[in-house]
Amino acid sequence: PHRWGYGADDGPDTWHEKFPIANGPRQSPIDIVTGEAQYDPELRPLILRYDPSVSMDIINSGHSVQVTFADDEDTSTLTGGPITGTYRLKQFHFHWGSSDDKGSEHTVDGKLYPAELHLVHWNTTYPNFGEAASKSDGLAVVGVFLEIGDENPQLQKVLDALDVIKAKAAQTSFADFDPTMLLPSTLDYWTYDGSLTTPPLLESVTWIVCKKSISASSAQMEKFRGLLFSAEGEPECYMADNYRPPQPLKDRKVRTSSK
Ligand SMILES: C[C@H](CNC(=O)c1ccc(S(N)(=O)=O)cc1)Cn1ccc2ccccc21
Ligand SMILES: [Zn+2]
Repeated sequence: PHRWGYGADDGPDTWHEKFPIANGPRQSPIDIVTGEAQYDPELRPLILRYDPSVSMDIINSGHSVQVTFADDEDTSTLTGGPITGTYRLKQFHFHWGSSDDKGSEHTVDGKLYPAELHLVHWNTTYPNFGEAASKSDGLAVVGVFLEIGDENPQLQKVLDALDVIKAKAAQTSFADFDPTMLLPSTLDYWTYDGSLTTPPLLESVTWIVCKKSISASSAQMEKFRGLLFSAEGEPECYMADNYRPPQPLKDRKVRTSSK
């Protein structure tokens, strides 16, 4: 299994050694240059229908904190937006910084946000996530920026679970969580063809980045930083700066759902 991370000797600048697609034509994240995003009247509103009953557990993956969903039926789905067909929610997770001035993967006109939420969906024309993950239209990830502001009570439910999953591979049940509560009030978005932002960096993601952000207090951001990259019994390494920097846009256009 490929060991990768965000440190000096296993971080984003080294990933191309084991994952040459790191220098591919549709890598993510990117810097979104708002003045160059093209309004596309054919883009439809995002339809996110999430059912809290299928949230399962919360895991310290060693790279992020992830909430997983049962995805054997169309209970939590993404439709509309730039995609055709139905995509099923599999998990959501976050990327954040060691301080509030960085942490997001996508940037907007060069601005970094303190964190970014990713809601990961797979195209149900394929039998499962693993199959979809290798297809050019297999995945759709909705990205939501976190900005420092009022305490976010919905986010707090996720943060309250972190104490028991401090180390890598720790997990605990996390039922009845409705990710709708983590979405911004309006779902205007930018969209472009990209990739997973972590190895294996598969170029199978339709990215849908929300223009509006959600809030988190500085104290809440600090809670993310109490997690560990390291497993039980290993030297403690705090989880922060788990973000890949923006990649070359190459021959791609960013479209926007609103003028
Ligand atoms: C690719 C998969 C591991 N990676 C991801 O699932 C993933 C998802 C989203 C992002 S991001 N940051 O771009 O939103 C990055 C990585 C491994 N894997 C391969 C087959 C497979 C089957 C079931 C579960 C996991 C499986
Ligand atoms: Zn992510």
